[in-house]
This record gives sequence, C-alpha cells and structure tokens, in this order.
Amino acid sequence: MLKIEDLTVEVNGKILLHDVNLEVEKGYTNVLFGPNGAGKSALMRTIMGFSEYKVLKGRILFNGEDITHLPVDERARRGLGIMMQRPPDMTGIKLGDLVKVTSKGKKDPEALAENLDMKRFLDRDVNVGFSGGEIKRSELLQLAAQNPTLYLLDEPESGVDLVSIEQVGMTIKELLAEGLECPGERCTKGKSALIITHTGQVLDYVQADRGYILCNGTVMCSGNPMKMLEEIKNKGYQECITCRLNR
Ligand SMILES: Nc1ncnc2c1ncn2[C@@H]1O[C@H](COP(=O)(O)OP(=O)(O)OP(=O)(O)O)[C@@H](O)[C@H]1O
Repeated sequence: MLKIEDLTVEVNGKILLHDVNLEVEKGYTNVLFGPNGAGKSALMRTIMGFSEYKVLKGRILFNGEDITHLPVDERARRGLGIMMQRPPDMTGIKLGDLVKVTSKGKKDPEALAENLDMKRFLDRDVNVGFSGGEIKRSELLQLAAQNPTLYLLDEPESGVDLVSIEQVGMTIKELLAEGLECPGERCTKGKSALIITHTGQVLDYVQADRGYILCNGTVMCSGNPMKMLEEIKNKGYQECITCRLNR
C-alpha cells in the first residue's frame, strides 16, 4: 500500500530526513517511534505532501503509484488522510461545513459528530479555541468524514485526558476496522495506518503489526512494536542508534 524508498527531505535548506525506508502493507497498522525532534511529524507531512517538505532523493509509492510529487489534494483523493499533531485554526470555516464537504455530502455530520461527542462543535470555526483533546476529536471527525484507506495519525493521544482516551482509541479502532472482511475464520483487516505515539496508549485499543524507530532523521530499525515500546520505556532511545532493540 505505502512504500517509502530511500527518502531524503529538506525544509528551508535543512535536511530533516535522510535515506528513510518504511512500508505499510494493506490492512496493517504500523507504529513510528522516536525521540522528540527525530523527524516523525516531518515524515508524516512529507507522505501527505505538504509543500514545504522538498524531496531531494527517493520516492513515495502508494498502491504502486509514484506519488512523490503529487499535491496534497491528489494524495487525499487517492486515499491518504492525516491527523496532524498541531493542526491550524481555520477562522471563518465551520467544522460542520468542513465535515460536509470532506464527506462529499455522503455522510451526516451530526451522526458522525455524535460518536465523538462533537455535535456542539459543528457550528464553531475549526480548531479556534478548541482544547487539546477537542482538537484531536475534531481531527478524527474530519477523518471519519473523509474515509481514507491509509490513516496517518500523529500522536492521537497527546493532550487527551484519561477518560477521553478510550473514546479516541475506540474511534480509531472502529475507523480502521471499516471494510473488515472475515470470510470463514480468516479476517482481512480493513484500513491501514501509520501511527506516531510516545506513550503507546493508543495501542491499548489498536493492534499494531510493526514498529519503526526513527532517530536523527532516519529509520534505525523495525520490529515487534510492543517489544520496542517496552524497550523504549525501560531503556530510552540510546540503544536504537545501534539498533540493538529486541525484535
Ligand atoms: N518547517 C520547518 N522548518 C524548519 N525546521 C523544521 C520544520 N519542520 C520541522 N523542523 C525541524 O525538524 C526537526 C524534526 O521535527 P519533527 O516535528 O518532525 O519532530 P518529531 O520527531 O515529530 O518530534 P516530536 O516527538 O517532538 O513531535 C525539528 O528539529 C524541527 O524543529
């Protein structure tokens, strides 16, 4: 589904990512770990196609197509959706109108908002004055309306209180399960996701398939995400440089 090959990226003349290789197969949920400033959000934003991130080398393939130089809207049309860590305020745009446009009129904003306890926010300007947790729920509401096939989720649990985390986690679980098919005993998973998490809280709700550790702008190793999380909690990131984490 998503394949990143030897990707090197600069912003304002500074190389933020180099020689990044990473994959998310159809139906997989992969996790991106890494210390602050490693380049995780930059990678997400590059995958989504934000124009300030210039690809100097390598490519991004989505369903076999080279999308490295496609604009954001084209990537969204092809099925990429992002929950940003810090999305911008959109003064003058009502959340309800955005949800309606994003779903192309196919989904009822009120019904989508009900699930996320966001009905009272539909008449408000997107993100303006929203609390940290409300922003996360607003981002999820927009993703539910867009219905992408690959979810890029940048720290979905950050700023979310311990009660609301269940709501956020369960919503992500439901979104990723859409299209889940279980012919006979075997299930084919629905959507794909790449999730950035520091705490791993979201992994209490979503089963992760593979973890990647990004340090200093490049992927240092990949492996079992739960083992990686355990290692990071116990030992921090110092070992990732030499890629000695248990996999
Ligand atoms: N538009 C930009 N212009 C200049 N520097 C940038 C830009 N975007 C990101 N950076 C820098 O790139 C580095 C990586 O940032 P990024 O947000 O990707 O880190 P991160 O791994 O997501 O960190 P965190 O875990 O703290 O969210 C940081 O030093 C950041 O200041």
